[in-house]
Amino acid sequence: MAYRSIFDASALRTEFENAGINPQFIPLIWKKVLQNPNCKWEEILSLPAAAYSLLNSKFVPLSSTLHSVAHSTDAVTSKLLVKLKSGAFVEAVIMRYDSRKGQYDGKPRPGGPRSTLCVSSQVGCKMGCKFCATGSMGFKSNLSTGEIVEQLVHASRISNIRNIVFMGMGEPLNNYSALVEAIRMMTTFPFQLSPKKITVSTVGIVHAINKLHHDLPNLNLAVSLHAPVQDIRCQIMPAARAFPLEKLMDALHLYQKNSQQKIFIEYIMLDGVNDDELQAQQLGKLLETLEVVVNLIPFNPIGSTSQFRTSSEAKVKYFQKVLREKYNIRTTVRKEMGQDINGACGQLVVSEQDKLLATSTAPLTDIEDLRF
Ligand SMILES: C[S@@+](CC[C@H](N)C(=O)[O-])C[C@H]1O[C@@H](n2cnc3c(N)ncnc32)[C@H](O)[C@@H]1O
Ligand code: SF4
Repeated sequence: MAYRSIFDASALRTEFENAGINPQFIPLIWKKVLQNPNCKWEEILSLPAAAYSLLNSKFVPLSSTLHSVAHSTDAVTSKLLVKLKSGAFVEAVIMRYDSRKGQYDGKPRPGGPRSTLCVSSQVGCKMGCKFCATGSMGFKSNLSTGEIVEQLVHASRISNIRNIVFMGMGEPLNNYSALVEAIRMMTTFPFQLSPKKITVSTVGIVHAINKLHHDLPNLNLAVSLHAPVQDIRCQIMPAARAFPLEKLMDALHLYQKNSQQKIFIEYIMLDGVNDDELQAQQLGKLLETLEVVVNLIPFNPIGSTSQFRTSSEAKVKYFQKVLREKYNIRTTVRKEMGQDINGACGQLVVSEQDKLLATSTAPLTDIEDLRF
């Protein structure tokens, strides 16, 4: 029989209830696994006897393994290659910051620098955005709740994770129930991350945005808008046909009315596609009545054959100036990290070559060597 991850919370809870075991023991088990993912169930003292036989017959501490880790040359970014029990691989990326200095400078700090973990929600993605490496893989499968949470467990052994962004492989709102359950776990014992430190990024799945605030209050919502008008959006993001801009904007207004939270707007700057003054003006008008922070993202190349190039620095600056000065919209320009290990936004794709390189160059033997 297939063993399940201990972090597949609802399966575990149901099994406990069916066996008449008090579910209050569950967080204790998670805590132990977080401390030692290789633990034997018998090492967790004071569980009822029935719990040990249930755990031994149906659950494993972790269903995935940390296959390899690649570090950027500046030690700021690490890319984790995680092998799922199906044999498929996903990637997660750690980005280190130091709150006193902004970006991490690579020097050791007591307690380690605060880190953000970029997690994957699917193997591949069916939305097919033309600028995204994951989109080029097509959809392979959804991650389970346990497989999402386990990325945090693996990363926590390497770094002090304080923030989570769902900006890895996949469209999180296309895997809604696993996403909701995973975030609920991440925000309770033993992880206890603040929901305000968790950001879900979506291409704009309207029906899911409409229920998100109800299911996960206080979360940060980031929307990959990338164009201020429907026809450009459709050209670069096929999903825009199913979720038209007008309906998306209605959903964002409703979300903001209910949540009273600002929304993060992601906008990749693509040379000659969406980066002219006209589009800056259109974007300013579109967002004028929402409270947003716009994040202009330099396009990360996804191979030599890409049809896109990133906008010039001058164009990005001018775009930012229009949004700031004419429309009074807070606008930042993202500093990309981890490009030398293909760990930047939109660059995650697991190829056969990645798997081979990972096995031959960086086998994971001693986790302590990796801790920052
Ligand atoms: C990979 S997606 C995952 C989350 C979700 N599916 C989404 O589209 O928002 C995370 C972010 O990366 C951006 N992205 C994708 N490909 C990119 C690229 N080549 N360069 C820069 N950003 C990219 C996406 O548009 C999105 O804002
Ligand atoms: S940008 Fe997001 S939605 Fe689009 S293909 Fe990539 S992962 Fe999927």
